[in-house]
Amino acid sequence: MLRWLTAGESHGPALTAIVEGLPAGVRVTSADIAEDLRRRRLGHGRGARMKFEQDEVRILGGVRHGVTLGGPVAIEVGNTEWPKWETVMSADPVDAAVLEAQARNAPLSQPRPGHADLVGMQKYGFDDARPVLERASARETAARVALGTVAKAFLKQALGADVLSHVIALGEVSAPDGVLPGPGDLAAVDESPVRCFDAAASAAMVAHIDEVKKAGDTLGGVVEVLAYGLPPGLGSHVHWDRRLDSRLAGILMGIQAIKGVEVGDGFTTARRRGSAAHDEIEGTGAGIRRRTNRAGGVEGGMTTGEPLRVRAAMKPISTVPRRLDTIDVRTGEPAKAINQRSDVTAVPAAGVVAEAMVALVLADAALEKLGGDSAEETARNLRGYLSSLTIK
Ligand SMILES: Cc1cc2nc3c(=O)[nH]c(=O)nc-3n(C[C@H](O)[C@H](O)[C@H](O)COP(=O)(O)O)c2cc1C
Ligand SMILES: C=C(O[C@@H]1CC(C(=O)O)=C[C@@H](OP(=O)(O)O)[C@H]1O)C(=O)O
Repeated sequence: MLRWLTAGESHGPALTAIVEGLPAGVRVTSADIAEDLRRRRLGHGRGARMKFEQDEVRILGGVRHGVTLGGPVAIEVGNTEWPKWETVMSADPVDAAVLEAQARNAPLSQPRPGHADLVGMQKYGFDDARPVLERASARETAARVALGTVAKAFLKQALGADVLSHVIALGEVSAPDGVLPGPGDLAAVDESPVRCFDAAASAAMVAHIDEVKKAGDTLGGVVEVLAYGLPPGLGSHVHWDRRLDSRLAGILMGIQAIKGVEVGDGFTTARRRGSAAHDEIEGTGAGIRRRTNRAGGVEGGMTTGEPLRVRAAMKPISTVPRRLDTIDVRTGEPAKAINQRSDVTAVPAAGVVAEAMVALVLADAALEKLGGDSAEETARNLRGYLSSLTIK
């Protein structure tokens, strides 16, 4: 079983991530992690912070000379902005007068609509949103992407599987359906300023972001994660919490601002007739195959061996520059939500995060099916499983 955790606040000294349960022998370096973190920072429409905040990666355990040891892998992602936040975010007590002066300058008693602020203050008993927003912030996704790099390395090495993502809708602009990037197209996707594989849609998305930014507004969109090279039979039909689709939906909904998940054609399938909704099976010289992949590579909660295809819908960024109405919880008076700096959209980044989350679920499901204390043992077990399949 794979377990993973993250810790750390948006403006704290660092984020920490741990994954436990990965086999030994997975080749991964801090440069690999830094590259995925770089991909997560990019995207037209990202705000000021992404221009100056650097992600300082340090592997703190579980890897030696670029190879996992089989123990927990611990990764630190340092916030380079920390010196500016040392007082506000100090773990140890600081002078109350200093804090009061800071609170007068930047009151956070006005919860921002669309954020965790208001309900977090109610639930945890704060009259200030700082203790809530620091952990609710999607800065935390940097830690998850770092873990995803390790999971992707394992999937590639042990299964020969590739996980990638692309943006299929940004606000009102959608990419044409059905043109999917393949395993070799990730660099081409990353070259688009919005991580959209279709050049015309990419250009239209950039223009849309610029126009909405001028109007003081924000955008959401839809990302799709694809996984190629998975064997049939990851996940299981036997119990709801072992179904791969259930696990994928849960992990994707766990990303900040994700409000919907589709597996395969998802909501479109619901509007089709059965005769046009399923994937008919045929025998070919090369073995059994499905004529279509409307199911997105999952049937009965298990991978079918077809490419996996899952989508996640992200709501528009909550901090809207044309400030939304709120109240000041200390006075009860109406107020306008603060907007110091923010992303106009972070859909391209959310794709990189979704890719990491899917990779962790797939690595977990692969280890459940195949086991292995080393990546080589997992690969060997996969070869044994595939060669023993009587229905091929
Ligand atoms: C990669 C990424 C970057 C984000 N950047 C911002 C941002 O700059 N400003 C903002 O208001 N929300 C941002 N968000 C979204 C908020 O974190 C999110 O709306 C908030 O947590 C509330 O959403 P929830 O109700 O789904 O938790 C971002 C989300 C992601 C995934
Ligand atoms: C720092 C990151 O994203 C942040 C996520 C975020 C939010 O409210 O979720 C708000 C912004 O931070 P700040 O409030 O400090 O300007 C984003 O920059 C990151 O993705 O690394």
